[in-house]
Formats: sequence, structure tokens, C-alpha cells
Amino acid sequence: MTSEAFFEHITNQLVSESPFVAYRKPNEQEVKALLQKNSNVYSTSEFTESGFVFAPFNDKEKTILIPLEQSEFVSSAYNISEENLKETTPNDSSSDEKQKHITLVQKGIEAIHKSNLQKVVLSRCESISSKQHPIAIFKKLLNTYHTAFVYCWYHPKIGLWLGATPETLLKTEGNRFSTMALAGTQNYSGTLNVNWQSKEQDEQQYVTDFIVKNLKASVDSIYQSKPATIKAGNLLHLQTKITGLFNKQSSFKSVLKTLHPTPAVCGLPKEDAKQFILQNETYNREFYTGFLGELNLKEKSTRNTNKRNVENNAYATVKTVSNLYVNLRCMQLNNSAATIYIGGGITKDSNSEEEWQETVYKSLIMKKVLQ
Ligand SMILES: C=C(O[C@@H]1C=C(C(=O)O)C=C[C@H]1O)C(=O)O
Repeated sequence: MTSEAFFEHITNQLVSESPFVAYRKPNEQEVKALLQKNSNVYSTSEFTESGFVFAPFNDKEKTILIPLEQSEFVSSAYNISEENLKETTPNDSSSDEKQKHITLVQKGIEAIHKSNLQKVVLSRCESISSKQHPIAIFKKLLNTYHTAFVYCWYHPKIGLWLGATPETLLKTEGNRFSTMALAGTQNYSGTLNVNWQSKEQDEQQYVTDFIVKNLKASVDSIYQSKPATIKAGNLLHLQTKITGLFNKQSSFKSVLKTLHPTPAVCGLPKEDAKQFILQNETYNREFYTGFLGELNLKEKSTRNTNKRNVENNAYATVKTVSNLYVNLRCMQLNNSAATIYIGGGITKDSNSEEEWQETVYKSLIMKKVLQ
């Protein structure tokens, strides 16, 4: 379908208060959408269905599903248009907000010194007034963040969320999987050739070690790359790619339970960090730092590059694929305000003022498309 028809479909869905998700995967040209044909709230706990999942941070709460079989699937090529958005500059006006976050971070550092806690990811939310149409914001996200997973998710009984996340939770194709450990943040200033302090190297290594160690029981093989610097909007992060093959005994549900929430968005030990977050952050993260994406979709495999086989469709195989991302760099829209969510990893070496600044820089990713 044409791009105009695509955006008309999702706009109509929003106007008629019907659930949908529209998204574009990192570095892809195609925008896709699942338009639910009723307004039921479907959820999944087994992760065996096909569709699009939207999971909260707290896994005691429901994971919402837009089921493929209850939806119309539409897609279109999307040509990026130049946005010429102004670089947003941080404003330090909200001193109450700042003091509150600094107090929270200091409490986190203290808990790390006094207990078993090694790392905890602490976050806050910020409300920004915005009169823009949600679909206009979605287009700005598509135009601005090509390497991110960009989405607009809506359910009349749950809410309207948009985001552009740099973090993959889990990609699977048959028994092949890939994931990543993403942590450590600094501002991009024109080069990827930067130094990382030991605080950042350590907190990123915790994430890699956690993923590799906890996936061991579910894999036949696992490989990790060297940490590399990647750019996400105005920020740089340290990233390790982790790939491998799941074994026959593994189940998607148990792998997700193992991975989510990773120490990139929660902390270590996982349960202690989660309890600290739930007890000390003074707001509900809801779907921020949860995960979202395609679940068990059927795709024709194009892996075989042997020409004769490609020409002969009898050799084409259909694989089950899932593409899940961590819900970071996101916002929730209601009426005339956007709530944006931002956080960062705290370790024994954290400095509370610098951690505040990190959330300020992270907030610019969403603020840029809200101006
Ligand atoms: C929690 C966030 O980001 C996470 C925390 C990071 C860090 O502490 O350096 C970096 C990337 C993400 O894994 C966020 O963007 O809100």
C-alpha cells in the first residue's frame, strides 16, 4: 500500500479508538502495522501466540498482545523526509525534579555500599506539554531515528505510547537467537572514538555476564562480540552482541523470564534491584523498560544464497521469527501532554549529579520530536 494509505489506516484506527501498533525495525525501510479488529484487551503469559507483545517492567502485571489472528496486517515502504529539527538544549529549570532524582540516586549508592546490591537502574518521568498529533510525532521519530526500533502503540483501555529504542531484548529465527548487552552512556560529540571510564565498562560487563551466564542452560552454543561504541541519537553506548543457538529443551517463555528485566534496565542481583526500584522510585514505570515487538511471526527464509535454490521455491523454508526490543527512549501521550521516561545505571562509583545530567541528555531524544 502507499505510504499515504498506511498513515490514513492508522489515523482512522486512532480516531475510532481501536487498538493498533505501527512500527519500523532498525535500519529498515518498511513501516508495518497490526490493526486490531475489536477493542478487547488480549494478554499472553505463554508467549506461544502470534502477534505483537507489549510487556510492562513489572512481570507481575499483564503482557498485552495484539493477536495476528484478530488483526489486519498492513505495510508500506517509508521514505524518510528531512526534518531539520533543532537540537534541543537541556534546561535545568526543574530544580525540584533534580533534587528528587539526586536523592534517589544517593539512596541507591548507599544501598549498594550497605547490601548485596551491585547495580540498580534508577529512573524518573517528566511531563512536557505537546499539542502535536500523535501520528505527526510518530513520523518525526521515523525521520529522525533510523537505527532505532520506532513505534506507536495504542489501546483505548491502556494508553498511547511512542518510542525509538536502541536496545534489542531478543531476536529469534527458528533456534537461532541474538541479543545485546547495552549500557554506559556519554554524549556524542562528533566521533565514535571515545574513552570509557571503568564505571561504565564495569556496568556494561555486568549486563554481558548476566546474559551469558543465565542463558547457558538454554543454549547449544553462545558467542559474544567485543564491546563496541554505538551511537543512539545524541548519545553513545557500549554494546556487546550475543548470538547463538537455543537447545531443544529451551522454551521462549523461560528464556524471556531469564532475560527480562536485564541489568541494563533493572540491576543486579535482579530481584534485589527490582524490589529497590519498586519501593523507591516514586512513580510507576508501567511499560517503560518493559519490552515490545513481533512475536512468532512466520517469515520465508532468504538465508540460502545458492542461486539455483533461490530460483526454485521448493527449497524456500518458513521460519518462526520474533523481534523484541526493550522499551527505552519512549513517551506516553495523553490529551495535551507527553510523559517521557528516562533512567540510568547506578553502581558504587556513581556520582549523583552526573547521573542527573545523564537523564537530562537522554530526555532530549524524545524532547527533540516534541518541539
Ligand atoms: C535506562 C535507560 O537506558 C539504559 C541505561 C544505560 C546506562 O545506564 O548507561 C544505557 C542504556 C540503557 O540500557 C534509559 O534510556 O532510560
